[in-house]
Amino acid sequence: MKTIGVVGGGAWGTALAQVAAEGGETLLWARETEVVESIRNRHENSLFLPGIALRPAIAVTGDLEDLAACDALLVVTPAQHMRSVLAALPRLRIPLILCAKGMEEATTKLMHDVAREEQPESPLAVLSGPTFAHEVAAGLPAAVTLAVEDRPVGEALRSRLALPWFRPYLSDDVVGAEIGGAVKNVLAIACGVVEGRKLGLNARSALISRGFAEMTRFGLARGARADTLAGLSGLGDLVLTCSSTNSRNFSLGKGLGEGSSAAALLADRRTVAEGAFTAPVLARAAQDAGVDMPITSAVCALLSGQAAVDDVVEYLLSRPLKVEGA
Ligand SMILES: NC(=O)C1=CN([C@@H]2O[C@H](COP(=O)(O)OP(=O)(O)OC[C@H]3O[C@@H](n4cnc5c(N)ncnc54)[C@H](O)[C@@H]3O)[C@@H](O)[C@H]2O)C=CC1
Ligand SMILES: O=C(CO)COP(=O)(O)O
Repeated sequence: MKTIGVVGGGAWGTALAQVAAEGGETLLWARETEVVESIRNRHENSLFLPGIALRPAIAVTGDLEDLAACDALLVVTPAQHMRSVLAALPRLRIPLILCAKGMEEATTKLMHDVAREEQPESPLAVLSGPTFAHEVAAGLPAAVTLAVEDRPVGEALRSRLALPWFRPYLSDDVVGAEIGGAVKNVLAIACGVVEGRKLGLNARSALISRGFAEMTRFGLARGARADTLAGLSGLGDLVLTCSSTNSRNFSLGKGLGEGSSAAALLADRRTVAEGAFTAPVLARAAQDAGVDMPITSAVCALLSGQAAVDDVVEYLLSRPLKVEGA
């Protein structure tokens, strides 16, 4: 597997291009002309990942057709744009490694279901885990879940992408890897609210645990495995994203907790806070699956402006007392 293509020149696509470029040829497609020019001329993505010197080996293009010559593609476009970008690519037969964390608004589908519809002849993989883009781009150690149904394809992808400081762990649970990444973004918004409203570290920890229970209930109902949900792409990423304002989702929640409206916080932003899109989709999917997800419902109420922070906190704290694990 010689050349890796990267679809999407946001922060995470650029960081993954850094990883791929250490092991061989890498071609990054960016949608914005200013990103293409910035990487081509200054080896920096000054729009989405400023201040990181990119490897000169990263070639950049603004033309999706150029990716057809690659041996595998990392697809790193935001979840709501995944379908249109995959549809705009030529028909492919190379592995597609899906890296977005979310569910499609119109259909409640996960990314591999979307990809299977748009590129039916390509083997699919999911790469997900606790990875802030700026840390990976700077070469700091990280580990991810690489979920692939076809083991030989998974092994080939792992050996092309693995580095001493970037460790992919193979799995065959594509659904579990995706659900962890999608759900943790919604829970990170809730943890940000706890921070913004100054409810304390005990409350945050309780929310992470009860949020994980919610993720597990939903995941199991959708066919995920419990060990995947407890792994890097589930609990691992939940803990990271719920602990730092480096997370866009946590920061969005913090703003809500401090009293700003979702509309004001989301207006004009160029970077993506996937949880804001996933929350209502997840709530619908949970209802369809008959799964109780009170934290997700609370985040939806806050994002839509239907409830104030104090009402949502009151709602969560006044729920009937339960048996843990039931
Ligand atoms: N930034 C991070 O640390 C990580 C991000 N991810 C995931 O990677 C995915 C991409 O996120 P980032 O690279 O952080 O994005 P970003 O927030 O840095 O950049 C926004 C991206 O959205 C793209 N975009 C905007 N409008 C578009 C359209 N109409 N069609 C296609 N693309 C459009 C832009 O070209 C750009 O690539 C998300 O699902 C995110 O959850 C996963 C792991 C880490
Ligand atoms: O997915 C991430 C870390 O694993 C990035 O989180 P945010 O999208 O909340 O910034």
